[in-house]
Amino acid sequence: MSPSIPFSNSSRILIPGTKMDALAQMHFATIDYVIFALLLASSMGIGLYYALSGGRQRTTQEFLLADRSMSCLPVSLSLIATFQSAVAIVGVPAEIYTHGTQYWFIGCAYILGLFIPAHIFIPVFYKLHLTSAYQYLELRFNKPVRICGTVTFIFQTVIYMAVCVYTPALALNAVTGFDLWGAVLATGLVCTLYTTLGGLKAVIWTDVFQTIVMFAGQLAVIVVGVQQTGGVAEVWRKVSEGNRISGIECSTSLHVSSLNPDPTVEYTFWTLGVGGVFLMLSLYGVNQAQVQRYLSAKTERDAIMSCYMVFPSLQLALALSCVMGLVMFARYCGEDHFHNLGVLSKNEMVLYFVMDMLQGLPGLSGLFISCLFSAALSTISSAFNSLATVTMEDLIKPHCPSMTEARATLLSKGLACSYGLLCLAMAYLTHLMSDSVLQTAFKIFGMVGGPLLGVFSLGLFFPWANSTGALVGLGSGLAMAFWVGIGSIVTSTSGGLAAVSQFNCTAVQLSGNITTAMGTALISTAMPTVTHSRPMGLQRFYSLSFMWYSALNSFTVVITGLVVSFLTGPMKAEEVTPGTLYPLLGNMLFFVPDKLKQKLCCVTPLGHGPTIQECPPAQHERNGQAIYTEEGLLEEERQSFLLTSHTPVVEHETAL
Ligand SMILES: O=C(O)CCCC[C@@H]1SC[C@@H]2NC(=O)N[C@@H]21
Ligand code: NA
Repeated sequence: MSPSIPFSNSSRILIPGTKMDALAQMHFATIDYVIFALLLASSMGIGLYYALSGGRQRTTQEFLLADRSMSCLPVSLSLIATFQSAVAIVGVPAEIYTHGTQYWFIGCAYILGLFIPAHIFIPVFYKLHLTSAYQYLELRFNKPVRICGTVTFIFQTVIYMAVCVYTPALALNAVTGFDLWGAVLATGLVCTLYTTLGGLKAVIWTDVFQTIVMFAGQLAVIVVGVQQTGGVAEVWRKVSEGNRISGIECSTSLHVSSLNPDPTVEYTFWTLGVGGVFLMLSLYGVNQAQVQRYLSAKTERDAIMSCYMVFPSLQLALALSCVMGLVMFARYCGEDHFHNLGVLSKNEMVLYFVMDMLQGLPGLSGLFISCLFSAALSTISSAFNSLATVTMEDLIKPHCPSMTEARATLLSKGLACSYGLLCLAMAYLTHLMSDSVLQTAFKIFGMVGGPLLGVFSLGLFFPWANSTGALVGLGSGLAMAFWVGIGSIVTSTSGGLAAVSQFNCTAVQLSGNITTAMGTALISTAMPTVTHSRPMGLQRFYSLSFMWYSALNSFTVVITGLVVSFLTGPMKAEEVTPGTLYPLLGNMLFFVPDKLKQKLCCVTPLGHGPTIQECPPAQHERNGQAIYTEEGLLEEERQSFLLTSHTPVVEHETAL
């Protein structure tokens, strides 16, 4: 079997006269550039529209929270767009191509991954009338916990943003010679502009537009791909023969059974269906970008509905990416279309497939490129806006309470702009990354999003947790995350590029050196099949699937946080700010009579600021108890409660 010729992202090794070489010479038709330019122009147009209409972005309420006036449909599409970036568009089909449809099991995680945010996180955050999710941490614990949460979020988002900017540009450059830094600059500048000009309203409405372009682009590729591969039946025959359809039990040479309980196997029903729930909670439950969208809804009901409406759209997005991977497999296997392609990194394979298929159809290539950049733009714009929000709300406003609204808004715009430029700089660094971008994104979410999920869960579900416990817990969660994350990179046990041979199209173990026309190229070996020599001890810990990082790190925070809280004097229920607890035990023991429940101290006695679920929204009592209206905790009641309970007062952008 003649070995295939690898080419890496930076130095492409093309064999003259081969398919790849021909493709790299292929340029876009004018219509393709026009469609791509239209995408950028319409995004800019939406940004300008919201800069010049409504309140003209003159207050932070409007710039950061869209005046809390959004309805559930745009919020829901914006929620999808925020965490459906080019990483998913490029990474998921490559995943399906090399491993089969295991990854599709992540769809099972969407059920609890959206139900819990809709019934636990949103009601608490919405009633507290927050602007930044990290205000919750100060209300529940203290200012240092809030600052640590904010800084952790900023760190996570800046890195994730860089991956999202670089992915489409890198893939495009590798396959079509499209100018890499031209694409990064175009994306980054357009995005920075419309986010800085139009605020959250512009970000949400461009997300709506870009989500539609995203779905259209993927659908077009699937339709053309199926048609060019000989129809649905033909595609199905090829993918079944190539055993890319992973059922529950099948275990082949290509992949292990989906029910394999081994936590070191990257994708199984357990790592995706269960580990994926924690990943979803860290994104759709406590991530500022999503929480800000819930808070921008005009009523709590709209916020909850928007979360529910994410479910079908997310399943559609997942299905489109997975089907695209299957069509890609059917297109290239058995028909030896793949000869001379060489070993593509996972990040470039999809672009090669799309450009190869669409090259005869001008306009569709432009549509797919627009789909790719829509995915990137909608994620990056959400990141800029949420970074500006938390920096303003958590790091600046508390130190300049007398800042005027105009200055605060101007500063927020300046922050959005500077985060945009920072992200371009960061994008340059990400070209060093070797993993598949999908794995990189999951590792970022697991290593940083997991501990944040842990500290919020510690606050919401455990009344005894105190600030020291929260701080030490967050620190231990991050330490655990970096220990296992760095360990896995150093021992390079988990993940890694899958080498795809061009003959029998099954991902195989390729290793050793080969000599190409330009010297010796080392083929990166490959896919993490079931390792026969099972790693032991620390090696086994480092080879934990990154899909478990969110669960591992959030549990580390909760357990450490509780131990430290009990050691340093647990909080009493009456000391906790009303509205910051979710009576998890109380609601799970719904069948236990109230008297007994209060003895179990799993719900705070009504005498001390009822927790969120016991208090009907319209209750109005002024006997010093917290008072809830439709909007949530009344400002003066909350301030007076905080003052009497010696909890620092949380700045609030406007009195209710
Ligand atoms: O697409 C990205 O930018 C990151 C990879 C996907 C992130 C998670 S996975 C579960 C959920 N489904 C999505 O489409 N995005 C999020
Ligand atoms: Na996106």
